[in-house]
Parts: sequence; structure tokens; C-alpha cells
Amino acid sequence: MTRGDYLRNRVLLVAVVFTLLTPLWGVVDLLITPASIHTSLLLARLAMIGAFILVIVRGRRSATGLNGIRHLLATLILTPALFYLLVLLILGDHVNKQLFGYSFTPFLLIAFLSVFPLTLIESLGLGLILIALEVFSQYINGLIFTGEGWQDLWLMCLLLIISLWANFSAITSLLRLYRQASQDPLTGLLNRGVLMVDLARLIDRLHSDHRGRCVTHSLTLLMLDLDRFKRINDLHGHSTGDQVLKRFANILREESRKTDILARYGGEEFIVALPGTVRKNAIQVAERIRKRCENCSVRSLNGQDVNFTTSIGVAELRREENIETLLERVDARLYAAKAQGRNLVVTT
Ligand SMILES: Nc1nc2c(ncn2[C@@H]2O[C@H](COP(=O)(O)OP(=O)(O)OP(=O)(O)O)[C@@H](O)[C@H]2O)c(=O)[nH]1
Repeated sequence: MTRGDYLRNRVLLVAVVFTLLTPLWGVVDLLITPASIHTSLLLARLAMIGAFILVIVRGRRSATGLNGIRHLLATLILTPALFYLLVLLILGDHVNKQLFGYSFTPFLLIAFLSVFPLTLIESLGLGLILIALEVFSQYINGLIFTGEGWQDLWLMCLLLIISLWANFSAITSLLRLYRQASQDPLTGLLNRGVLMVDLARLIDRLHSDHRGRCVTHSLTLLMLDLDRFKRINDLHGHSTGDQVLKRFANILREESRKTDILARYGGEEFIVALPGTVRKNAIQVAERIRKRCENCSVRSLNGQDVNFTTSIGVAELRREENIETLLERVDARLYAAKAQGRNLVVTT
């Protein structure tokens, strides 16, 4: 599960809790606020429930990416903050007597931040907005620069620090778990399972963009296999074989872009997926990788320089083609490169 999925689940859960709590808390309005503002409060509460329902509906849509979820989270936290602001403004003169029951809103919201796996910047940003809200409420109810006001601000800062700490711990353990579950431990590249999920998602998106007449994006796959790798293991030992695999993975990193997907597909077999790249340009990337390997060596434990080469199959995604047939075609080309003598790029 990615941070986006985790964040989405938390946002949905908290949105449901807020949706249920909002009408319940409406009883507090009836009990503690003057009858003259009940209608305004009711309308504001209905608008707030509407915003929470919007968060739930949009959050459930799988097309909503990480940025979309971040916006939903901001809506979720800032909607009750806006409601509180509204309460402060419409209570007007009654504010000193009637704020009881609402004044803990900024505290509650800041405590809720610890539920989400946010980065330090994200939680600091939201936390500072909530502290500003508290300062504004103190200004309205005359507590600003008083002993009680400072005490409340101090408490809010402490709560923010605790939230930051909780978020930081949640996000680092989440990232560690994600890395362990998604990476090949030897090379640090993606493992086959994650590659298949990412590729399937990417291909789906490209096909639906195409159907929706958006710009046509291309995708080309390279399948790479180290030549006579068994011989390297047999002659120089398994640990030298491992060094070759690591060096090869580094070459792939150095020769690709940030947006490319790099994965260890099997023992000495790798996939490089090049989104937005047509076959002609992908062949150039493949040739660059092949030549880098040809000119590269690894020092074995007994001090020998060990050379290695790679064979590469190249295939561009066709219209409506699925992941299985694309992989079959690229695999056939890799097989052809092996059959034609190895250390080759085969594209047809
Ligand atoms: N050192 C090391 N070897 C591995 C690892 N994973 C797979 N291998 C070895 O990779 C070798 C693959 O050998 P083969 O499939 O016969 O292929 P090859 O010798 O590269 O021959 P061609 O692919 O036909 O050029 C096997 O000996 C595996 O044991 C690994 O993580 N580390």
C-alpha cells in the first residue's frame, strides 16, 4: 500500500466520522447559542456536511491521485476551521459568554493531524493555519495577550509538536515498509510484483487517455538479460556475480530518467519501461546501456577484472495491447538477441 492509498483510507475514515458528528454536535448549538442565530448555524452545518460528503465521494474515486487526496485532506481539516470562524463572527457580542463548546475546535483539529501520515511541511502548514485561527478567536473573545490566551497557545504548540512527531514516525515506518515490500534488496530496483502493478496501471491510463482523445502517449519496454551470467558465478563466485548485478542496476539508473520504471524482473533479467518514449528513442537508450556494459568491469575477490555484456529486447506498446502480450513480444526479442550471438539490441 502506498502513502497515497494509506492517506486516502484515513481521509475517508475521518470524513465519515466528521459527517456523523456534525449533526450530533448541532444539539450543542440549540443548547448554548441564542435562538436568533440557529438558522444561520443550521445552514452552515448543512454546508459543512456537504463538504464532507464531497470529500468522501471524490476520495473513493481511484482516479484521485496523491495531490487530489492532499486537497481533500486540506478541505477536511479547513472546513470545520471555517465553520468555527463563522461561529465566531455570527456570535458577535455574545462571544464571551457563548463560546463554550466551540473553543476547543482548533485543539481538536490539531490533534486530528496526528491521524494522517503527513510530511513535516504538510502538517506544519496545516498546524500554522490552525494556530492562526486560535489567535483570531482570542482576538475576537478578548483573550489575546492575556495569561489564559498564552496558556492556550502554548498548549496548541505542544499539540502541534506531538502531531508532527506522530506524523514523522508514521511516515518513516510507512516508507520503510513500502521499500521493503517493493524493492529488490540486492539492486534497490523495483521487484517484479510492483513492476507488474505499476505497468498495468500505466498501460490502462495510456489506453484510456487515447480513447478519450487526449494526447497520445507512448510507452516502450526494454527487457535486458546479462549474458552468460552463470559462467561469471561459476568462475568468480556468487559475490562477484552480485557485484555485477549491482553495477548493472547502477548503469540502468544512470542511463534512464526519473520517470522511467526500473525493475529486476528475475535473477539476471531486468525491465526498463520508458513512458513517453517512442521505439526509435528507446533503441538509443538500449544501445547506450549495451555499450556502457561492454566497457565496464567489476573487480572480483581475487583481484581480477570481470567484464560483462547484456542482450536487450525492445518493444513499443501497441494500441489496446495488454501487459501480457507486450511482455511476450519484448521477451521474444530478447530471446532473438541471445540466439543471434548476445551483446545485441533486437527491436523487431
Ligand atoms: N550472483 C547471483 N547470481 C544469480 C542471482 N540470481 C540468479 N543468479 C544466477 O544467474 C544465472 C542465470 O543463468 P542462465 O539462466 O543459465 O543464463 P546465463 O548463464 O546468463 O546465459 P544466457 O542468459 O543464455 O546468456 C544462474 O546461474 C543463477 O544462479 C543473484 O541474485 N546473484
